[in-house]
Amino acid sequence: MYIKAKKSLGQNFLIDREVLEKIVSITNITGKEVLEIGPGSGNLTTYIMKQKPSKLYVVEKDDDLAIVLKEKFDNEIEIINDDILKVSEDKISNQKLSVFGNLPYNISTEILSKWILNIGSNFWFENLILMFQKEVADRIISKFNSSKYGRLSILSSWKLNVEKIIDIKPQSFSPRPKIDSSLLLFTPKKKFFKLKDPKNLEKITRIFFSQRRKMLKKPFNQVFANGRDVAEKFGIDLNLRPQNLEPETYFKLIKEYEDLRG
Ligand SMILES: C[S@@+](CC[C@H](N)C(=O)[O-])C[C@H]1O[C@@H](n2cnc3c(N)ncnc32)[C@H](O)[C@@H]1O
Repeated sequence: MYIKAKKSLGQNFLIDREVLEKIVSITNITGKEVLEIGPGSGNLTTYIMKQKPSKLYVVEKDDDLAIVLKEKFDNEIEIINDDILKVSEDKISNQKLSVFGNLPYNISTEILSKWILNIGSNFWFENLILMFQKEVADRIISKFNSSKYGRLSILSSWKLNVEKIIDIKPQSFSPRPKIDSSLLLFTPKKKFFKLKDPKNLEKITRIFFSQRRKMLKKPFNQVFANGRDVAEKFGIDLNLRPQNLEPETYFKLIKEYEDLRG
């Protein structure tokens, strides 16, 4: 069946066999429950099935592709024809899932942020293998003191270990996207900083990084009534810039913000 890719849904289908094989060999999924997001016409789905997972759930928003998948895989997989942003990820299964996602670039960071902010102390997944625009992946994995370091790196490193697996060229897809992609592997951290409300992490990092070239003095005074005292307590030089503080320091500052607000 001929499938016309819909630009609005970011449909670039992976056609590179080597890359498809690589993706399913990153973790052992044999006998495990797997979730694939944005399966499209089922290219990666076929490779996942070859590994014999105990169950495969797929979430595909496109009604036409959901029909294609039903014809191709019938009852071998469970098709959830919905928008992943509307699905309660932790209700899909009561087992921990291995997740694969090759989502449109414009929603991949939104979904990652949503998942991290929603995780309580119980992770609903064993690992996430997600594709991003290379430039976004580089921001996620960047370390402090680098120009790419920012909110996404801090948020991801709060609860997850992140590792780049491969960069993928446009010619591995059909139709070809204009940009390079990267595949990242995320695994849950056993220990992470406890915060009262994850929204404060979003709020504080937004304040700091919306003025990333400014010295820390400015955001400190915006966040704290006594910015200078807080900086002194944590031994922070207010002449530094937001990119010079490591994630752990941000978590401590957010906790201080929460404690001061009671
Ligand atoms: C980049 S394509 C990847 C397709 C397939 N995984 C492959 O590699 O050949 C993105 C897929 O995500 C689907 N999609 C787009 N937005 C979605 C959403 N909000 N929820 C679920 N699926 C979505 C698209 O219809 C498309 O099938």
